[in-house]
Amino acid sequence: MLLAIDCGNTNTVFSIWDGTEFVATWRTSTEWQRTADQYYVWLSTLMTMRGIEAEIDEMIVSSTVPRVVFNLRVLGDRYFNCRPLVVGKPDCRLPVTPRVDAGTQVGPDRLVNTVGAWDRHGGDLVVVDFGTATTFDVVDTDGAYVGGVISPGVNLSLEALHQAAAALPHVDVSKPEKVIGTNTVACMQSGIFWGYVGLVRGICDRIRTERDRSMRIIGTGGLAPLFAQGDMLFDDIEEDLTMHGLTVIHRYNKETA
Ligand SMILES: Nc1ncnc2c1ncn2[C@@H]1O[C@H](COP(=O)(O)OP(=O)(O)O)[C@@H](O)[C@H]1O
Ligand SMILES: CC(C)(COP(=O)(O)O)[C@@H](O)C(=O)NCCC(=O)O
Ligand SMILES: [K+]
Repeated sequence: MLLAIDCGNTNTVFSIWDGTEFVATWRTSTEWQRTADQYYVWLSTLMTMRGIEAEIDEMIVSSTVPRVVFNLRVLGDRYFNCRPLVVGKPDCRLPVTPRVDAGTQVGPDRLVNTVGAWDRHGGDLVVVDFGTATTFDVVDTDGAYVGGVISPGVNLSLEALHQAAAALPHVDVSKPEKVIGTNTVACMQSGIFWGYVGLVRGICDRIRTERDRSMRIIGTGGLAPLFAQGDMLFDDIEEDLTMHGLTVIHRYNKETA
C-alpha cells in the first residue's frame, strides 16, 4: 500500500491509500528534527490502535520544508523497504510542466493541488489553500500550474497582531456574529474573518478578470469550511485535495515508468 505524506510548514499529514480509498489519515506537527525512528513509532502505534494491518511498500512525499525530506527518505528505506517519490525532485514526473518564470521553485504543495484539482475538475481552476500561507494556484485548461498568489496565512496574521501589539491577546479564528466588534477579541476576529473573506473574493475576481474567463474556485485546507460560511467563495470544498493529488502523481509515475 501507498503511504502519502504532505508536509506543510505547520503540520504534516500521513495517509494510507489502498489503491481505491484512504484507509486512514493522521496529522502531526512539522518538525524537521524528527527522526525516521520517531515517525515509525508514532505511525505504527496509530496503525495498531486502529487495527490496520497495511503492508506499506510505496511512499510519496510533498514537502514545503526541504529539511524534513531526509528523515522521511530514511523512514522509507529503513522500515518500508522503498525509496519515496518526492514531488519537485527530478525523478518525480508531473503530468503537465508548470509554466512559470525560469528558476522558480514552485511549492510542491501547489503542484500537487494543481494535479489533484485537474484530475477531478479539468482545467480553468483556482485552488485556494488555507495553510501556513493562504495560496491561490491557477490551473490552465491543459492542467498546467501557471502561477498564482501567496498571502499570509490566517493564523499567521492573528499571531502577528498578537506579537506586535502589547494589548492584543492571542485569539482563535472564528466567524463573528457581527462585523462591528464591541470588545477587543470580537474586533480582531472580525478583522481576520471578514478581511480574509474580502481577500479571497477580491483576488479570485481579479484572477478571473485577468484571464478573462470564468473559473471554478476550489477551497482546501482546514479553514476552508469556516470561510465558506462568510460568502459564496468556493464552487467546491475538498479537504483531501492535496492527498488526492499525491495519489494521482504516484499513479502517473508508475504508469509512465
Ligand atoms: N480545522 C481547523 N480549524 C482551525 N484551525 C485549523 C484547522 N486546520 C488547520 N488549522 C490551522 O491552520 C493553520 C494551517 O494549518 P495547515 O493546513 O496544517 O498548514 P500547513 O499545511 O501549512 O502545515 C495552522 O495554524 C492550523 O493550526
Ligand atoms: C507558499 C508556501 C509557503 C505555502 O506553504 P504551506 O502554507 O502549505 O506550508 C509553499 O508553497 C512554498 O514554500 N512555496 C514556494 C514558493 C512558490 O510556491 O512560488
Ligand atoms: K498547504
